[in-house]
Amino acid sequence: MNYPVNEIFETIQGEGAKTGVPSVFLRLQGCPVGCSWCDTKHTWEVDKTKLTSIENVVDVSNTSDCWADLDENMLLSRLQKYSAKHIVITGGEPCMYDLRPLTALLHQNGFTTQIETSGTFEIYTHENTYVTVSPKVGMKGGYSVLVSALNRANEIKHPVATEQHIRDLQALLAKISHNQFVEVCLQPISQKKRATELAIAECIKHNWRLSVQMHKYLMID
Ligand SMILES: C[S@@+](CC[C@H](N)C(=O)[O-])C[C@H]1O[C@@H](n2cnc3c(N)ncnc32)[C@H](O)[C@@H]1O
Ligand SMILES: Nc1nc2[nH]cc(C(=O)O)c2c(=O)[nH]1
Ligand code: SF4
Ligand SMILES: [Mg+2]
Repeated sequence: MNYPVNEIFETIQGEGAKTGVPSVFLRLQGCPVGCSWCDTKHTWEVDKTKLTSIENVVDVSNTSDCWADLDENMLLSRLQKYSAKHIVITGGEPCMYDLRPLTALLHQNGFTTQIETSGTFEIYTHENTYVTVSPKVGMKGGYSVLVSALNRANEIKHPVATEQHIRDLQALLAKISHNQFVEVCLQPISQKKRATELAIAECIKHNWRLSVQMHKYLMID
């Protein structure tokens, strides 16, 4: 199966409970959700005139909206060139695509996988994929599959800027109270001071984890 690939680069996972894990990021093109504060707006449109070759999407981390059309075998041979054995599939919204052919091949070849998703599409991935759901309450792109995504989640990484975001998260957690192993993280939106202070206080209050987008503080990809 072919995937529209915006970029592939090796770095350290900067978000969530796996912060610090050496990882290769595979960023897919396309997302209809439209978060106003999204830090990857260049991935939203899959514009057919922006189709490019693999060389232009490998080892880059920039704001280009070009993408290469690559199948799982081409991706595997490319990913095998890196040291990191943890592959983070993000976007854009990776769950617009069926991730089973790709993640199955990666697990067969000794990789671990993680996906970063908004929970607005049904999740099709390998059973051992570590699933990070970052809910987008009130955004276009909807809400309908979010509860099933949250039940599949290994980690819920909730973006926060206001008290309303905390109430939204609590309402979601009440719907999945039987998913008792899920890690809950708060991620301050855009490193804002007030958002960060709120997240610290709420993490302490509820025994949640803080996720500060470490890569932005370190100024790495
Ligand atoms: C760019 S998104 C791509 C994956 C998927 N569309 C999603 O939203 O989970 C990756 C992660 O970055 C988070 N994110 C995006 N922009 C952010 C920002 N300005 N501040 C904090 N987190 C942000 C998202 O909530 C998500 O957890
Ligand atoms: N270092 C690093 N960690 C990340 N964790 C999630 C990211 C993403 O954009 O999905 C990301 C990213 O872009 N860079
Ligand atoms: S769902 Fe993810 S990629 Fe899409 S707009 Fe929101 S943060 Fe950006
Ligand atoms: Mg990012």
